[in-house]
Amino acid sequence: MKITIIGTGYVGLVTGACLAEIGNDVFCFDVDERKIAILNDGGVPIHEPGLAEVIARNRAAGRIRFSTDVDASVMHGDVQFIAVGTPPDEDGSADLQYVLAAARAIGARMNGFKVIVDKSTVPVGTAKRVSEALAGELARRNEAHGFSVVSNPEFLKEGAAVEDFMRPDRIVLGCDDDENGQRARAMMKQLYSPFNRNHERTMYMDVRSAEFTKYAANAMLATRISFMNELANLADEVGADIEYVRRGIGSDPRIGYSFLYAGCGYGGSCFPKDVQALIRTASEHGHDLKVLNAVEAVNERQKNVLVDKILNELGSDLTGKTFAVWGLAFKPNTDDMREAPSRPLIAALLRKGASVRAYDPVALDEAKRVFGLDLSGTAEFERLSFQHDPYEATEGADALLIVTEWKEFKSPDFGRLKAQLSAPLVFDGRNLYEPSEMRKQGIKYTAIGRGRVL
Ligand SMILES: NC(=O)c1ccc[n+]([C@@H]2O[C@H](COP(=O)([O-])OP(=O)(O)OC[C@H]3O[C@@H](n4cnc5c(N)ncnc54)[C@H](O)[C@@H]3O)[C@@H](O)[C@H]2O)c1
Ligand SMILES: O=c1ccn([C@@H]2O[C@H](COP(=O)(O)OP(=O)(O)O[C@H]3O[C@H](CO)[C@@H](O)[C@H](O)[C@H]3O)[C@@H](O)[C@H]2O)c(=O)[nH]1
Repeated sequence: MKITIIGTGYVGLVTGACLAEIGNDVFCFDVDERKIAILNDGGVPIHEPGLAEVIARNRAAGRIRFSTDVDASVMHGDVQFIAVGTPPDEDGSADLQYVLAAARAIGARMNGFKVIVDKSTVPVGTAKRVSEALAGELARRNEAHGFSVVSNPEFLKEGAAVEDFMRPDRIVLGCDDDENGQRARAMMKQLYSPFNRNHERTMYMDVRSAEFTKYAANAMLATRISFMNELANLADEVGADIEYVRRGIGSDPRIGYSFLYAGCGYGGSCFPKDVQALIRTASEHGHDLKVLNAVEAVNERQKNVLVDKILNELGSDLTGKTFAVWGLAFKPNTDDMREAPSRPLIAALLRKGASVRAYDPVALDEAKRVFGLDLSGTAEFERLSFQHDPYEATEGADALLIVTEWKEFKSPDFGRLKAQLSAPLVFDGRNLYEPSEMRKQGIKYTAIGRGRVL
């Protein structure tokens, strides 16, 4: 099938590459010339395991191309995926300007029946607005072409995006039930049929329910995390270990083990913005989502928990102290720094007078860029440095902080760490180590919900 992808970011690029992988003819369009230039030079602008290989294979087979040419983009695809960003607006609602611009770009050029697929995460009612934008452009041109807007929210996780896309838990398709909607549904069914060979994964529903399902999923996952973080903080007070508690409750199949890890807060481009957007949608309808307001408040507080623990241990003035930070990306296996808990944490340490030596296996370039945007020109920025080796960061530091659970941090050389740190102090925001093992190593270990400083 001929597919156009509008927006070649984390979702668009993975969607395009994976749809090419199963044999489709894919045209990826983006307004960002830098991104398209990198792709056309054979590179990949983001770090996502396995993605470079899929793109290279399909480029060589002539099944995927990248362009900033909007005319060619709209002409190409019978199915047009909109996968542009929907960042939070000032009031927390989803900013739909990029989605609607993409819709207008399609409407201004379409020359026959098109299926327009909302892949971006968008509030309930957006498909209707996309339809209106398309119809408005057609009317302006005095042209009449059939189209239907389908909601097909994406559930991939960064760091596992290719795997998630190729083996989805479910494919949600919200279609209208008029004639064009049924035609669109049949085309989408055909497009996704290779993913359903083992068992049927597609769930058909109305458009508004599909739009809502995406927010409900992220809100539920964020709720589990904030719930565990709140209990972890209590576990610290009462002297229980949240890791035992996690296993104890996760073994109940009604609860399950996933997304119960306490830590220094959830980040990323999705949970924070989608929780906010759902709260905002509710308030527009006169509803106060009490649970989700608490989920957000707990997460905001959780991003300060490591700093509080450090101040508790070392006193409120950190002038002259140096901290090694392992992990900058919002989660492992990505270079994405959007809403990464490392950002407020490092900013707070710098504000308290400390110096920070930061290390991440893949996010260093992106970290330099975002910390530059956040802090450049300030005295604090002078006290932040980036290291290319984790142990270079710890040499002579007053403590080590773990912020992202990269695999390479799971079994460090504790002897070397202890010898290098000026005091054997580890603050772990991701609960990577066993407190008893750390005690044996002679390292003072503070984690999240594992009891007070040991
Ligand atoms: N990142 C994820 O893990 C993930 C997962 C599921 C859903 N989503 C949702 O998917 C959407 C995209 O997220 P992302 O992380 O891929 O964003 P992103 O910022 O990585 O990519 C968006 C891309 O759209 C491009 N763009 C903006 N306006 C455009 C236009 N008018 N025409 C063409 N291109 C345009 C930008 O240049 C950018 O490259 C969001 O709604 C997000 O909530 C993201
Ligand atoms: O038990 C857990 C699991 C995750 N996290 C944190 O939660 C954040 C988000 O992690 P994750 O969900 O793995 O990454 P995302 O790539 O943001 O994926 C989420 O957001 C995407 C965009 O909407 C959805 O498509 C995915 O299904 C959804 O998992 C990260 O900061 C994690 O450190 C925890 O603190 N504890």
